[in-house]
Amino acid sequence: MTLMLASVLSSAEADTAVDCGVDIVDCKDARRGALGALSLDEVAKIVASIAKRRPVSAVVELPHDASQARAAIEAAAATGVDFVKFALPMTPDLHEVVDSLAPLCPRIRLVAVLFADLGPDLEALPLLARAGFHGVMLDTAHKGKGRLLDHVGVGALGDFVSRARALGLSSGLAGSLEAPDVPRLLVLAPDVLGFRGALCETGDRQRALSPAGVKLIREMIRRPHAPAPRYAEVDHVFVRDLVMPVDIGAYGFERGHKQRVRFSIDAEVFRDIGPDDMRGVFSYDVMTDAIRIVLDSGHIELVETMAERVAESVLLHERVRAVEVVVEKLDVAPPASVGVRIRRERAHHTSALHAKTGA
Ligand SMILES: O=C[C@H](O)COP(=O)(O)O
Repeated sequence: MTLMLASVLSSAEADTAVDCGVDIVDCKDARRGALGALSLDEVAKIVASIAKRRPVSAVVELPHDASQARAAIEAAAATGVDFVKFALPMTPDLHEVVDSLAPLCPRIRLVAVLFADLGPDLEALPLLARAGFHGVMLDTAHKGKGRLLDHVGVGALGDFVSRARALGLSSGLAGSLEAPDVPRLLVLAPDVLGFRGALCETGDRQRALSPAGVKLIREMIRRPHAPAPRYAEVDHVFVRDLVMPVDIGAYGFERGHKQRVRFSIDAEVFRDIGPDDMRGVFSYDVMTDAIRIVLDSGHIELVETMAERVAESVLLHERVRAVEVVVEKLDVAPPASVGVRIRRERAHHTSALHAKTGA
């Protein structure tokens, strides 16, 4: 299950976040950049006002000196927060920095933040795991210069999440995320999705938290106890004629180079008739992501395998009741295209999902 983290800068905002159902309250001064720390007094006030209703994290601006860094983390933890987050300095002495923080790990849950727009080095993950860190989060340093997905492709984000999971680290994704990013990232099953800008008035992370913005994102990351949505209409959402260079083929001559493959996907999806926003629809980005994720997984021999994997990935979304996938090779028998068309349906689609059927 993916949890929703909201960055707040006061106890009033923290209360709004909790009232709107946020899972983790993150104390951060968004006016001071990507990872600006609030004063310890302010953090303590937030901890008191949340009063254990939700886990709370606090950002620390890590001094480079090892003993000062440990002292800053200890001071933040003493406010009563559940997690302490800080940017991991990607300096040549990264090993030493991580090792010097290891003694804190049995007592304090540390979360290291890597910046997607500053060339994050995923080789840091095993170091963090070995030192006993609780988690690792990928965020962006330069707000206003692109969303997380502008800097790292969906396949690489999936790799980040799986590597963290394999190492026993909790994984988080953030970075000017907007509502349409949510279904695309939920497929990757990170432990946490973090937000500030999307929750604020006019999408400006320096302005006040907007309850409507928080609720929109909250409803897109549904909680397990949230009532099942009652879908009202079936639409076709499609991607047509997307041509990509692909590492595919069963013959020897098809290995070691890419050939052009054309993809078309048509998904039958349930749509809510309700608010005119991303809550009620299925995004075509999810389908182009499904193709990219499959392509990133390496050489595939058969168009059938490729089509199956794309269909499986699209059907992960509960709004999709059936999907047709066409995969055509363009270079093996020109001018003809050759390939496969498959249609797959959701195995168990409960009738509770169909408002129209009255079930
Ligand atoms: O930890 C999460 C961040 O505060 C995300 O902020 P942002 O959505 O404005 O990039």
